[in-house]
Amino acid sequence: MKVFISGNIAAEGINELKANDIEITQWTADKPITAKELIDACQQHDALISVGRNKINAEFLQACKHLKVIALHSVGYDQVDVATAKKLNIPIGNTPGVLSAATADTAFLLMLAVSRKAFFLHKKIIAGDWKAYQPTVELGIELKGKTLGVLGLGNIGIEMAKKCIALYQMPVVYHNRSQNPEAEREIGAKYVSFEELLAQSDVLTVHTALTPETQGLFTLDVFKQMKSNAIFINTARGGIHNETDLIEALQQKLIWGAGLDVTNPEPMDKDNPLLQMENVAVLPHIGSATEETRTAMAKIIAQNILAGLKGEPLPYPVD
Ligand SMILES: NC(=O)c1ccc[n+]([C@@H]2O[C@H](COP(=O)([O-])OP(=O)(O)OC[C@H]3O[C@@H](n4cnc5c(N)ncnc54)[C@H](O)[C@@H]3O)[C@@H](O)[C@H]2O)c1
Ligand SMILES: O=C(O)[C@H](O)CO
Repeated sequence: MKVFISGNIAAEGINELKANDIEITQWTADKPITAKELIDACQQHDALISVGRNKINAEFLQACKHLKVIALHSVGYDQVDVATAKKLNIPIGNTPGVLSAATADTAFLLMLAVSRKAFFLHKKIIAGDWKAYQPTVELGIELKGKTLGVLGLGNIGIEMAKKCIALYQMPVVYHNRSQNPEAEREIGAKYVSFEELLAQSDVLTVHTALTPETQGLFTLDVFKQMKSNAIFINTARGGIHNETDLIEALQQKLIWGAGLDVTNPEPMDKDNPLLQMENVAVLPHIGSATEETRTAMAKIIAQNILAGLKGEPLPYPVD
């Protein structure tokens, strides 16, 4: 059996596949594979490990309907036409759970960095602009006791809420497609409407999937409904906020600051005004990028591939 990997994954996953006599071909160029190159490669293979934002759309799936399994190197699957994959009986696997703690750490890091203007002040030091100590400048805001609003209280949202409760005793409100009574019991989160989430959150952290309902959800009109001291955090997908509107909301001081691990497009242009703003922190989509998490993801991917190649149900299927 032959597996194509459209990037690189942790050695533990590759070793597991090799130990099962799987032949592996990897995309090693330092530019992303094109749609045509991906189809050409997959036509020579039995399975795909999709690294990054390969579009697993109807065109790709029709051209590669012989694939026995596609294993995503992500929990998010907004890049996949799941309905067509189902119709063509191509199982899709993802990596839920194992990346929740690392991604929530990234959301927490961004929240703290924004609240103390850390990235902006770091840049000032590098630029030789460290001014003498002054008690009234470069002031941040404190998080203790502030209200955390979670949009999408799933695996990562719950991890983020737990950290904020443990460190800052933050009361948690959340909005979801449906209520999560178990999480409500576990962390004492209160379910509110989307409008209430906007009105009550001092920190609003986004952890939903990118779907037609969440695409472009955060517009200027939505930012206007948030508190003027609010921090907006997005580690989910850049497509969930409208970047032009976010810039305007920050310029007009409709909200206090923003922390982004995801942007639209990615990579973000180096001249993006967000990168010059003092209450903004941007990271290059490193949510799950720790040694431990990437190893765990690679192991799950190997399990999904091995099951799919045997025609067995995937242990971690996208449903
Ligand atoms: N920055 C990164 O590197 C990184 C890493 C992992 C995941 N992510 C993103 O985070 C997302 C969440 O991951 P997860 O593991 O917590 O997923 P999850 O499925 O456990 O949680 C998602 C939650 O969002 C809710 N939801 C879905 N649509 C909604 C809507 N329209 N309105 C309100 N709530 C809605 C779901 O009910 C669920 O509770 C992923 O889909 C992915 O896009 C990013
Ligand atoms: O969804 C995920 O797991 C991350 O965003 C990596 O793509």
